[in-house]
Amino acid sequence: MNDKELLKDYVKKHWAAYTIAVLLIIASNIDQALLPLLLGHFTDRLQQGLLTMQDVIRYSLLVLAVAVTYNALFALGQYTVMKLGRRFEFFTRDKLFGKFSELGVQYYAKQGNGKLLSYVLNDVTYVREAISNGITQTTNAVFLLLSCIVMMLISGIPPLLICVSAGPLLLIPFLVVYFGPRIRERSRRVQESIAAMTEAAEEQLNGIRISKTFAVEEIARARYGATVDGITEKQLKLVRLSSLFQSLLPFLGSISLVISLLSGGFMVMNGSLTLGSFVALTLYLRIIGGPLQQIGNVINMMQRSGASLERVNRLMAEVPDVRDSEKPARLEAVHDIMLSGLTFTYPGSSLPALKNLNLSIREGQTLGIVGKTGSGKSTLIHLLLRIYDPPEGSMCINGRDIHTYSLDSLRSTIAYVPQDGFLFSTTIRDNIAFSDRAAPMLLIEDGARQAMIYDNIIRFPDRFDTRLGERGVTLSGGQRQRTSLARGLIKNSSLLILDDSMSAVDAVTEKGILASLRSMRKGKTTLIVSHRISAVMHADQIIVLEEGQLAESGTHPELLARQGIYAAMHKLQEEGLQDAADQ
Ligand SMILES: Nc1ncnc2c1ncn2[C@@H]1O[C@H](COP(=O)(O)OP(=O)(O)OP(=O)(O)O)[C@@H](O)[C@H]1O
Repeated sequence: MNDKELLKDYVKKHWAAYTIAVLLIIASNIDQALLPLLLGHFTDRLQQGLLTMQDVIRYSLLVLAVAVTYNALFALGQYTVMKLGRRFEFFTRDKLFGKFSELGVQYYAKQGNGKLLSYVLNDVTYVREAISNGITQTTNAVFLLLSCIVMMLISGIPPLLICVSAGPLLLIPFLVVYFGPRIRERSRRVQESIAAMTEAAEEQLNGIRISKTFAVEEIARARYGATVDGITEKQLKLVRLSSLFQSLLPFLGSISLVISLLSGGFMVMNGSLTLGSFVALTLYLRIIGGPLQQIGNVINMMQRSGASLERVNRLMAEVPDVRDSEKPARLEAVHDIMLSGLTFTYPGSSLPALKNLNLSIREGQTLGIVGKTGSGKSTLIHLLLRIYDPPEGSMCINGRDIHTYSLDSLRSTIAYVPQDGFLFSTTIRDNIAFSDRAAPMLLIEDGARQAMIYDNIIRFPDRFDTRLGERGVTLSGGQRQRTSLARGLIKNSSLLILDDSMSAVDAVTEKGILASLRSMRKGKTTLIVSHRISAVMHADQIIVLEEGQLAESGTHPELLARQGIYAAMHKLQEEGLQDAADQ
């Protein structure tokens, strides 16, 4: 998508409504420009002593009618444009949110949440303002100016007098060329510092517990304060420049009024201009002051929204790192998984996280994956979910390259329970039924029982309808993990992946969960990543990763007999348990 396409698409789709709105505003401008003409006529007839009482009433009613129609037409035009603007805002935010879900983790790692939020909040608002107020004010300004010039000519004001009076207006384009890019640059800096502040605020709020426990609130406050100071300074710079620019425009209007007074007044005195035409001229020049001011506003607005539109369009044009192939197949169930010479290096990293991994996982098997921290366990899982893309041909599901399946079907078929399963600020029920909001209550309760969180939940006052998060209850680390585990279990998927998902659960509860997993997962494939031998010892096959390589594989007894890394890990953990029991 190239620059400005987002807006172009929208305007193209709603061109009829926009045309009607612009026509309404043009009609209101022509209507408004009739006022000085009427008053000019009135003055001339008054001066000539031709006015009767009835004429005065007729003129008053005419002025009233012009004012009422002007207001009605303008209000209708403005309402239509504003409504379209609000719809644009909704449409764009919706598109942006769609884009956010499409983009990969790599993009988020680079961008930061504050920046992305500022796209949705500030940038979209600036563009909306430009297309709503921009269209109303530009149409208003241009057509009011044109109508006034035409009416001035109709009123019998000599063209030379109009040219002389309107002369100072010719300076406007020069002012715009000078101020425009400068305002745009300063506005960009303000936008960037607002994004930095949002990011800092978000980080401080997310890390508030840590700040408190380390008693470093002052440091946190100072760090946030520094980002706010930056904004004020940059905003003031922007305000100074745009105020100077906006004040110069009406100043030029005033100069043109002075010129018209000098030359027009002289012409009335020597009889070459009627008093009515002179009155009309001064009134027209007063009216013109408004559109001039609007031109200033529109330019400022366009500068601001131009930068915003550029940013939004750039984001919309981002191509996700991981995406579907041309004609992706639907993955219905995972039968077997095959890794052949899988080597993977994270983008920007020099060392591979996985090296020449060969592995076959049969349907119904439980595979335990252990290894020291940083050995590549989570990387392997991320590749299976295509959070990062594995090299072509290195990873097959049901005999087909993983890239041939649609991302949606791959991720919805696999049940994945990460270590830090995020819980949303909604009810426990909605959190568990995350992948299927219509899941029956019995299934949700069953999942909670298997994850051994059921007893905790029913002790909450609203049981499964208890709200979590900011306005609800706070779960302990272990309760959070088990709720997230229940979310994975109710999918009853052909492939369940537990990525260190019981690390915060005590040993007794873990044992219970594993026992229920063994009975409910019969015939289905389960991958258990863990630091604890106790979590994988019953697996059909266990692999040990060491610096991204497959160091050992076998069953628990086989690996113990090998006296290798696994056996050493087992010994260490047994000793740890023994020490804990002795204390
Ligand atoms: N997004 C990333 N970008 C670059 N390198 C990464 C990224 N994620 C992980 N790594 C690196 O890849 C290697 C393997 O990491 P991985 O998270 O797979 O290890 P792990 O075995 O799951 O560790 P842990 O048990 O601590 O979760 C590590 O050296 C890590 O620093």
